[in-house]
Amino acid sequence: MLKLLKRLNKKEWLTIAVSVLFITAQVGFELAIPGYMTQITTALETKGTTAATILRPGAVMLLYSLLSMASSVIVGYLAAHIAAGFAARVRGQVFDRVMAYSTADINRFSIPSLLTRSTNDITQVQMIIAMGMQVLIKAPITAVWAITKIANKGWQWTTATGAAVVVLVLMLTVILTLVQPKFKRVQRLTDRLNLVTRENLNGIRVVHAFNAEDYQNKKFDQANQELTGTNLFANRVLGLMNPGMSLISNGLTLAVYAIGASLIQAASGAAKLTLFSNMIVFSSYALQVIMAFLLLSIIFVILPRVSVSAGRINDVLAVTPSVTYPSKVPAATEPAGTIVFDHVTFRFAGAEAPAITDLSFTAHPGDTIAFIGATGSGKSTVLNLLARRYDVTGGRITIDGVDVKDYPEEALNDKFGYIPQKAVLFSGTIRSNLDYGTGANKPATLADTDLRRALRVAQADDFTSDLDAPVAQHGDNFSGGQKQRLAIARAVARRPEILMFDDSFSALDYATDAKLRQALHQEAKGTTQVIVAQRISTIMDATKIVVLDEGRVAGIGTHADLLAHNKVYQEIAYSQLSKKELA
Ligand SMILES: Nc1ncnc2c1ncn2[C@@H]1O[C@H](COP(=O)(O)OP(=O)(O)OP(=O)(O)O)[C@@H](O)[C@H]1O
Repeated sequence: MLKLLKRLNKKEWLTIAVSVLFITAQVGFELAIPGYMTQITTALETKGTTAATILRPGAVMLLYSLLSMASSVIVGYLAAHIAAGFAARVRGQVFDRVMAYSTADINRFSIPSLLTRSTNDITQVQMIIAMGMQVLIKAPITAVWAITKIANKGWQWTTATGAAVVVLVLMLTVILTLVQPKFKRVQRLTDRLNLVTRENLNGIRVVHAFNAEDYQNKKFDQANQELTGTNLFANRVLGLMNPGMSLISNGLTLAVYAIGASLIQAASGAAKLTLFSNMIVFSSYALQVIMAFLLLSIIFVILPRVSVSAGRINDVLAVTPSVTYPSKVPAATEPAGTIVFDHVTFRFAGAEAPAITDLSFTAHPGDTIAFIGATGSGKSTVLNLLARRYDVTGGRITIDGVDVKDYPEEALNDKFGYIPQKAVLFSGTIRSNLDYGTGANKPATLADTDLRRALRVAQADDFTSDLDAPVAQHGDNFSGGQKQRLAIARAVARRPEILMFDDSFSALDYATDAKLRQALHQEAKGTTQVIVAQRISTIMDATKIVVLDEGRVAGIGTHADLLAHNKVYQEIAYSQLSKKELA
């Protein structure tokens, strides 16, 4: 928690200092009130007292109450201001840091956990700052101040108050010991509930199609029940706190009056009156002490939970992205669009075997280099390595003669037009989806003619007559093939050096697939194309085909070479097309 609070800026520390002044004033006003109560009680017991005598201390009491209330309102306002501002800033920092994460860093936390951390966890911290400022500072000031006020009013009463505090501390210790470990679990279970809910909503169509509602409900129920059970336990135990506190404070009041009664009985004359007013004052201050401990205890109940949250936020902020980028744009030493994989090996963190082993190939500008192989053979991984979503564990990848590790992030991404396996569209319009982001060869705003050209190449012009037609979230108002063609158009519109197709043609019918490749061949002549595909027909015309088998190269060559000499390629080819079609 303290580590996170180091992120408070100077202005916020200054505001906290001002709040401490107001809190001290508030406590001072509150603690001055019982003194005037003594004056009133003494006056009431004194013969000849008029209403005017009582009115003055009464008016001061009222004024102090109002001043105390005003201080409290000001502190509340300042606390809310700091808490909300700080939370917004930390949320921004978490967002920025996560944006800088590599894919491997994101996998370390999981997306649902990152979501909980940047929402729920930050809200917890915000709450404790808002409350803590009012309580954590106020309670010790009140307790110490009130104790000094009652210290010399009678040892019997002081002993009773001390005993009440001991009982209170014991009660709080037991409660906190029981509750603390549960709070850690609550955060983990909230992550889990998030994960199950997200998975369920993302796959809702499959859930319905397979009549799997009961199965999903059970999964959700289990996560929900676990969270509810843990929360219930913690809150039931916490529920003991209020009655416990009432018992202690009422018991103390009773003890103060009982002790007072016996002392007054034993005293004589004017001493009776002094004892009586001391008793009234003492019971007010003693209650203030108990209340201060109560307020502190509330913070101590919340603190463990919030420190878990603060730890989780710190974990996100502490990660140095595993892929870091230099800031200087290097000079190319080869023509734009040249790709070299030089004995590249890559192993996922924690994986037993490498996903890619000793892969070497060269692609020249305008080449089409294709990857084919069984599922899981490492085709998508090659694209991820090229785009530096992961760093190679052996060998080197260069683009235009420069190691991918030597490019600044934007400069590297500007080289690519990437079409993922599953098309990703954003809510907006066709135009906003095509004219997306920046690119080395992309103007800030694409003209309609550029957009139309990209749509024509991507064979998407038949369903996009209106460039400002809406696109729903995830592009859900388009078919799978239409979405894929829009994603291709978006990449083409950037006029990149390198186009990367990650199995992007599989959602298209054979005829559209062929027309699209033909259009690409004509319109993107100088562009290097890297294609991952399942269908032989998609890659037959490639300059070079790399056949992958469990991450290793099983063959490299043209379609004709591989068909003549490569067993793995032959197997794939003959399983898809006839000898006549393949010729
Ligand atoms: N994030 C990851 N963590 C660990 N292993 C992974 C991860 N992603 C992929 N792998 C493993 O790496 C290997 C290669 O995966 P990759 O996605 O590159 O295969 P692919 O050839 O593109 O498969 P497909 O044709 O099914 O898309 C697989 O064995 C897969 O299990």
